[in-house]
Amino acid sequence: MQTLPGERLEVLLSARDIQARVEQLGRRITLDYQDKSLVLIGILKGSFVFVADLARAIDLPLAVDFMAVSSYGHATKSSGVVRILKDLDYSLDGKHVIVVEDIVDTGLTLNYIYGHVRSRGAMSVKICALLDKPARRQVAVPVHYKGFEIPDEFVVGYGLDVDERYRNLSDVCRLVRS
Ligand SMILES: O=P(O)(O)OC[C@H]1O[C@H](OP(=O)(O)OP(=O)(O)O)[C@H](O)[C@@H]1O
Ligand code: HPA
Ligand SMILES: [Mg+2]
Repeated sequence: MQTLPGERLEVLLSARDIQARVEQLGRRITLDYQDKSLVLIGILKGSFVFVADLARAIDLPLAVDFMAVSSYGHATKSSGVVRILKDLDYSLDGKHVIVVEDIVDTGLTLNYIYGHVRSRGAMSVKICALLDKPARRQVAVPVHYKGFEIPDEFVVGYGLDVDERYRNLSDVCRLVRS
């Protein structure tokens, strides 16, 4: 993909590896949520690609909802302040919820969302994250379904952005700045 001057992309996880892992996660979740009323809650914007693929890898009559939050804004560092830009559309009473994230980095975003969703009356709340960057964790959050652990590098693609760019890459790439 074309980049801005001074930016380079190096593939960290190929589209093929990602698809294979998403299929595995989908099969696991299908087995774990038999006979349960499942709602996937995608955290916008970064999770939009992952939710689309994961939802289709789960063979259950699930519902999908979204929350929009932002903590990174234009930066490559979390501001530490999580703002809700869009809340849930539906009640979670009697539902089993999986919060779907593209990445857990400091953990600040998911820590906030996990508390928020758990206060909304769901029967259970689990977390599914495609990427986990444990080296940068500031608060502990449980990741019940995990795609890949990645090193401490800023990544883009498969929904992840820098300053809104590169979400449409099929691979997950390191962003290298010169
Ligand atoms: O673990 P953390 O350090 O909190 O980082 C993870 C969060 O940061 C990114 O969101 P961002 O704020 O960039 O919003 P976006 O999804 O709209 O890009 C990402 O999508 C996660 O939601
Ligand atoms: O590595 C990252 N890339 C894009 N967005 C992010 N938000 C937290 N970590 C990252
Ligand atoms: Mg972002």
